[in-house]
Amino acid sequence: MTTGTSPTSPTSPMSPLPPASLAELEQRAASRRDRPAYGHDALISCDRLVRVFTTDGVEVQALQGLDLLVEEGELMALVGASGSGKSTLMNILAGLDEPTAGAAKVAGCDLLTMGAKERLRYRRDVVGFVWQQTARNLLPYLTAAQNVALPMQLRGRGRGRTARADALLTMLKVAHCRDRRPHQMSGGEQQRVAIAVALANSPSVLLADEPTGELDSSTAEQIFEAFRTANEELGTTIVIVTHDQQVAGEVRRTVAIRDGRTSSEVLRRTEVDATTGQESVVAREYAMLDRAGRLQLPAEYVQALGMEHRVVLELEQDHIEIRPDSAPDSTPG
Ligand SMILES: Nc1ncnc2c1ncn2[C@@H]1O[C@H](COP(=O)(O)OP(=O)(O)OP(=O)(O)O)[C@@H](O)[C@H]1O
Repeated sequence: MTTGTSPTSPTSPMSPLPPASLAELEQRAASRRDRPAYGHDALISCDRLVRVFTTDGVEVQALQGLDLLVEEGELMALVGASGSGKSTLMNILAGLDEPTAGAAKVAGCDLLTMGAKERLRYRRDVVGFVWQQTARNLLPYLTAAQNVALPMQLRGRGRGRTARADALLTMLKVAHCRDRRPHQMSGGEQQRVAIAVALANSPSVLLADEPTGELDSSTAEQIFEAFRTANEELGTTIVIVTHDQQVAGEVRRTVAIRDGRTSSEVLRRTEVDATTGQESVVAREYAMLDRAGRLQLPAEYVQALGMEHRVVLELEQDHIEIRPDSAPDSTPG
């Protein structure tokens, strides 16, 4: 990258800094030490997460230094093109896969250093999971109530299992399916029962990978409603991977993943018109600036201006300008 301002300009990011005194350096180091760690107050924190798969000697970098923070109590969506790394991230957060490098913590559990025993406890108590394939979420020979009671049984919970299973099925509006086996329920009912199963042991986080992928849009709406109920009534933090624009449009925060990194984020806020008092939801898209200062420009912006290889950056009073490099020798090599 080049900067458009002169190297000696005081506003240039490339300008040489005056040498710091030893006292200044010590002070800077001390203030860095005292600063809270990245994501210290987040429930989920992924810090420069890397996952490399090697198949037949060929390396695929599914996650390439992904940063993500999710606060306790959030209901958020993850979107991205096929192959962008969403499922890889979800599998790591679910404790089913291990990252190659970086750091990932969920509810205080370090996903890189967990031993086999801790991992088992993590999967049973800390996270709940809902898969896309309705058949993968439930045991076919158990009724809905038995499916929901099973995780509690495996955890050793004695009394109160049936009452909790009934309460969850009622909350998610599938109490009528209590004594039915999965093949006696619709796809939407199966997914709502699957959410009850995932919530059985009161997990801190509920992860769902394309939970509405096999359903029509009105059924998908009911499933989303069930997630919202779980989030509002139980306070469970929920992360949903989805292709469904309808689902993505209903959460406060949608994070997009591109090429194994978080690239942009849409935040929706309710705003009240000062004159009419009318409420409306305003959505705004932000690009993500990672901890190393890297920014992914939207592909359509880059293509529209024919940007390639390098761009000109200029630091202005309150913004940074990015322009195509128009110098004649701009193409390397
Ligand atoms: N077990 C694996 N072995 C080798 N490569 C893998 C493996 N799992 C994922 N990948 C590769 O990692 C990249 C990210 O895959 P991932 O499944 O995470 O993407 P995704 O965003 O979930 O895609 P989709 O929406 O199609 O499910 C892809 O290039 C994929 O081929």
